[in-house]
Amino acid sequence: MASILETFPNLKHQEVMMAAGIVIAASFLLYQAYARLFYSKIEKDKKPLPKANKGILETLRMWAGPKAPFHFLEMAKELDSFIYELNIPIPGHPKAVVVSEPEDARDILNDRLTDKPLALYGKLLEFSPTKDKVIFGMQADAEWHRRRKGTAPAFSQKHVRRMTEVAVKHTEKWLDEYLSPLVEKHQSFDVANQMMKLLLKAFCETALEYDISNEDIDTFIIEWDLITREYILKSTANPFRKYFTAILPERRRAKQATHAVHAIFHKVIKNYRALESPLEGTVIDLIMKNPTFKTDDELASEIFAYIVAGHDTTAMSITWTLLELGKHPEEQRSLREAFSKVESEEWSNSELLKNVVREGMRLHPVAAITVSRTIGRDMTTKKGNYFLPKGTFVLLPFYNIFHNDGVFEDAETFRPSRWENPTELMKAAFMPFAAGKQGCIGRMLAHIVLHTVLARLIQKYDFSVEEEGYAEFNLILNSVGLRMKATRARE
Ligand code: HEM
Repeated sequence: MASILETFPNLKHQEVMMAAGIVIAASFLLYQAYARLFYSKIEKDKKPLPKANKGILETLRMWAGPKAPFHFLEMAKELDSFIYELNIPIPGHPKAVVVSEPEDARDILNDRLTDKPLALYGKLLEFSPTKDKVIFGMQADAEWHRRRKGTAPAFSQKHVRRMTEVAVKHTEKWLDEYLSPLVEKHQSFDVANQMMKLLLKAFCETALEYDISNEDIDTFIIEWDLITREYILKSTANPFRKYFTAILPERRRAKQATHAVHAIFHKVIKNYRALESPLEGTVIDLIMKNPTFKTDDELASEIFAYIVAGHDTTAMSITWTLLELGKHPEEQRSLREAFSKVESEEWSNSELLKNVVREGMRLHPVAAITVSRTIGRDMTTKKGNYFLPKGTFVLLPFYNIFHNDGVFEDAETFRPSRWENPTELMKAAFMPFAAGKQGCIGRMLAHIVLHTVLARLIQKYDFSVEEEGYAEFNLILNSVGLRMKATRARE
């Protein structure tokens, strides 16, 4: 941008912006016209996909908005089909289709030729230290494999047990030092914020052998929010923003935010190097010893992936489940009764607790519309018999899949008992950690931490909702403004 303005000093910023916009938009439209013509021949005899009735701009605005998961669900209900085509051109893909029928979504994720569409995941790379590769923004090539295989041993049973013990230690500390005084003063607390802090502290200690300061925790939470707002929400609505960082103050501020969080990742690296005898096989140990990473920025990018994927997903899942428990005191009582019959080590194995967590994650899946794929071969969906040509961009919105009344009776109701006898379709549908080769590497850890932390909170305290707040989608489904009060549970 700066160099264009230097070469043509008479041009104004807005003129350059407009010209660039026109060139890029024209290329999109040309590609789209070509793809439509090409595929219309192949699809002549196939059953047409239901089409969303929103225009390109309206679709973009909806997708980039904080309420996107709800809109995708509304669309499915309006069309009376959980598979439908979106009216939006995605570079490199003949069409964009929402697939939220459980079996088809699972088939797509499990297909070995399926991969991640960089048109969407590439956004995650933009704010990473290297700006090119981060495990969760990569396609499944040889390098991704080396990264994935390199870190996988950190999630073995032995390490997950160790990490869980630290999460329990921090939870007990939080209950004694933070919650207990609030209970005495009858004060409420911001649940999401507290859970993020708790999980970030525990994750840094166990996975990264790093004692993160409270100041860095606050910086991370504030700056990370700014980053996702600019790079995910706003840049989805307007993909041209990245070309105009110099003249967009919010974009410049978000760029500063990336520097602030990158500085934390570099502290993690420095800290590891200063350790006399680092623990073997932790996430940081395996990343630091992996020869795939050549520079500190590459190391920092991978650390970034694990910090981001590892703490707010788990923290938010706990937050959403606590909200439901706050609204259903009878479920809290049943859990406490179940815990009273077994030793504390057994609490997290309680079937009742597992069903509560499943139901919390079903109603409020954090990866609500996060997962998308490019299909690697022509396929026909089981439900509806729709043809999807190779290369189709598919959005797999878990929010739709988990809120499908055809799969989950009375889907909007929090009812943990539905998991006592789940149907095969319910089991196929429930995949909050995704599935297939690029599914969540940390799912075992997340699963155990979720259960152990929640068990400790509920065993000691009764939680009630003071302010419910609202849901906001921004990379993950966030609970914003939820305030709860706790009272000591009767023994
Ligand atoms: C409740 C907690 C969690 C949920 C719901 C969750 C969900 C997911 C989902 C849906 C994906 C697939 C994303 C996609 O394909 O677009 C994913 C990937 C990933 N998750 Fe998790 N996750 C959780 C916790 C964790 C934890 C604790 C860690 C690590 C410490 C972690 C690390 C990762 C990584 C590195 C990937 C990318 C894997 C790859 O591309 O090979 N996640 N997660």
